[in-house]
Amino acid sequence: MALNGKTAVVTGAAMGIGKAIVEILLQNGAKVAILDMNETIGHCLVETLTKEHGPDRAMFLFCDVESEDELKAAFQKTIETFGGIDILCNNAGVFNEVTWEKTITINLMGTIKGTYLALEHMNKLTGGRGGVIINVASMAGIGPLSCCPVYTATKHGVIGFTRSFAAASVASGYGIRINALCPGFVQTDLFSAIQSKLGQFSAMAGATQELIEKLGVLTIQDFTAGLTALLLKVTCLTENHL
Ligand SMILES: NC(=O)c1ccc[n+]([C@@H]2O[C@H](COP(=O)([O-])OP(=O)(O)OC[C@H]3O[C@@H](n4cnc5c(N)ncnc54)[C@H](O)[C@@H]3O)[C@@H](O)[C@H]2O)c1
Ligand SMILES: CCCCC[C@H](O)/C=C/C=C\C=C\C=C\[C@@H](O)[C@@H](O)CCCC(=O)O
Repeated sequence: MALNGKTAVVTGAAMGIGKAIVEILLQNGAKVAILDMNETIGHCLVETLTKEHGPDRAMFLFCDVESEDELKAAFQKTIETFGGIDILCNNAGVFNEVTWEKTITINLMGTIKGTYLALEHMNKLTGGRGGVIINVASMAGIGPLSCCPVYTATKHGVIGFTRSFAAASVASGYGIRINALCPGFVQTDLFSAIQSKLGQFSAMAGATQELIEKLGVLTIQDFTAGLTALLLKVTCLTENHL
């Protein structure tokens, strides 16, 4: 299979979009480290995935992406267990305009911390073997959402950071390919909870609902089906692409 022999790390992977990405990676032969703060769901997911894909394919590691120490420990454990890291997916994210500072430290700073740790491990200029990084942004990183200025800012930031890092990687020869994924609305726990997370922008709920009705909401199954081909295209690049 296309990802045989590859090791991936996915943050925020116990449920939702991150879990969908894990399933695609496993189905295509990769070994996956599932990083999340939800231990109960995370360990239950690994039990399910192990029954489906066999032993030593999926591992849960507790990790809060706000913590550089926890990210470092999770990366190290992954390398010790699976022998290296070829793919990193910075997926962990929250939607909350009330606790907006955490939205920044998780969505944007967590993505930056993960990317910089991956650079340490993957960089061909410092003995690494290259790799692929996928940063989960959003359509809200392309155009503004009136109900969530800070969430919008974090996703615009993820895209800008990803594009700048990609340019640096090509110019420097890191051997790391990096892309931003920009989904529309997907039926997940994050999406289901937005009405209570708008804070001072709750007056924008109506405009948001109109947008949701205009764009539609993907089921996680449809999202997974649509993502599979794209994820394989991005992660299965031959050496001369990196
Ligand atoms: N659902 C959507 O409509 C949608 C659309 C575009 C982009 N996104 C983005 O996709 C990503 C995943 O969102 P989702 O909809 O699957 O959300 P979700 O809430 O269903 O899942 C998010 C996962 O991340 C974990 N998480 C949260 N904070 C964390 C932290 N500090 N450290 C580690 N793990 C943490 C949660 O425990 C959970 O398992 C987010 O970055 C989100 O912004 C979501
Ligand atoms: C309400 C947000 C919860 C889910 C966030 C997640 O990231 C999904 C985002 C999906 C779509 C975003 C679309 C953004 C569109 C903008 O370009 C702009 O056209 C919207 C203008 C209307 C408005 O209400 O601001």
